Order: sequence, then structure tokens, then C-alpha cells
Amino acid sequence: MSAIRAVLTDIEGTTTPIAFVHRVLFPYARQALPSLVGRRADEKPVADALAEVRRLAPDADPLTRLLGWMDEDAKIGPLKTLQGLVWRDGYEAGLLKAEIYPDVSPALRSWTEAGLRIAVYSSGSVEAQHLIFRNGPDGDLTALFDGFFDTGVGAKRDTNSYRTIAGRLGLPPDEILFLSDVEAELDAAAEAGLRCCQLVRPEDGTVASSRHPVAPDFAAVAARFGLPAASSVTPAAVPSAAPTAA
Ligand SMILES: CSCCC(=O)C(=O)COP(=O)(O)O
Ligand SMILES: [Mg+2]
Repeated sequence: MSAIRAVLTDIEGTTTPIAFVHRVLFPYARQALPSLVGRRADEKPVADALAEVRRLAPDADPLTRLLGWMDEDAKIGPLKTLQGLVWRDGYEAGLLKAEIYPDVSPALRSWTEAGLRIAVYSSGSVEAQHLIFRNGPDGDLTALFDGFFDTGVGAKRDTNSYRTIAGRLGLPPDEILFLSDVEAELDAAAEAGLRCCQLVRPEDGTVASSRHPVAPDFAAVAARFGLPAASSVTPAAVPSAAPTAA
């Protein structure tokens, strides 16, 4: 079996609690979207997204349709683009702080130090992905990542999306380990030839798959797939000043 050379990770339910997305990010977007659509409809990214909403739902009021998709947790491109824009304002204003499980950054650091490549594949827009990993409890982690993929490459339950990502990373699919909490996404990735592991985080109430290896956190992923274990001394814990002579 080929060695794993890259880890491709989902966000919600994998690196980040589902509750943070549903109880913090989505409500924030719900209250901020009307103002964004009202005040910034002429800005190109907003105008393009609204045009796409009108194309997808020609008979609906765009804002009403967007709020409806949000209630359904629909993974629709223009909704994800607009959510990313309002979240950026929220992070910049200090109103949002991202949540990332504490086992994630130590594992990512060890893996990149060992030469593994790390990439993200989430239904959240690339902008929203950057924001999460830039504004989490362990500081800016974006430099650890080699690629950020959203549904611009295709839907997460579509096998071709994973073939496209493997091509973009320039790696054979079986050298990429995909991490997600959603069994249907893992099925699609496995069909494309990626190695797969389901994150079954107790806090998220994920139901374990019978078709894929499962792990409760990134340390267990490392143990299960022979990846480097996280160092017990994280950069944040290293003293910044040299000890003074007695
Ligand atoms: C990464 S942005 C916030 C989460 C989000 O909008 C979303 O749709 C999460 O989807 P995922 O594919 O990461 O489960
Ligand atoms: Mg997920």
C-alpha cells in the first residue's frame, strides 16, 4: 500500500464542532445577510452571488430564498459565498472567534513537519475556510495548508470532486487520506481511490460508519494510519525567553 503523502480534511464535524457552525456561524449570517444584501448589492462578489441566486430560483425573492437555504443547511454556492463575506466582517469586528478542536493544530503541525501536505475540502467557501483557520484558539494556522477546496471543484458527495482534488494536488488518490464525519462523503472519496477515516467526535453525536475506519480525534487518526504523533510540546507552550543565569 502506498504511503500517505497528504491529508485532506473536512471542517464541520471534523476539525470544528458542529454546534459552532449551527449555533454561532449560521445565526450570525442570518442576522447579517439582509444588511449585506441591502447595502452592498453593487459590489461584484455580492452582485455575482445574487445573480446566481436569481438564476437558481427565478421566482423567489433572493433574500427570502437565501434564508430558506440557510434553514435547510443547503450547500449552495452563492449562499456559501455570501456567508463567507458576512463572517469576514464578523471576525474583523471581533464579534466572531472560530472554534477548532484542541487535537487538530498539534496534529497538523506534526504532520507538516514530517513533510505531509495538508488541504481542506469543505462546503464552506474558500474565504470561510481561511477565516476559520486564521481566527481559531491556536492562532493563524493557514500557513500549514497547501490547498483549500470548496464546492467549486464539485459536490462533496460526488466521486469526481475527489479525482479533481487529487489532480490539483498532483498526487495519486491512494496517497491522500480524507477525513470527514459524513459517511456519504467518505463513500465518494473511497470510490475515487482516496484512503478514508471518519471522525466520530462524541461532542458532535456522529453515528459511526460500518464501511470506513473511525477515529474520535486527530491523535487517533495518526495512530490508526501510522502518521507522526503530535508533539507534547506545542509552539505556544515553548518558553519564548531563554532562561537567565542564576
Ligand atoms: C467552513 S465554513 C463554515 C461551515 C459551513 O458553512 C459548512 O457548510 C460546513 O460544511 P463542511 O463541508 O465543512 O461540513
Ligand atoms: Mg463535515
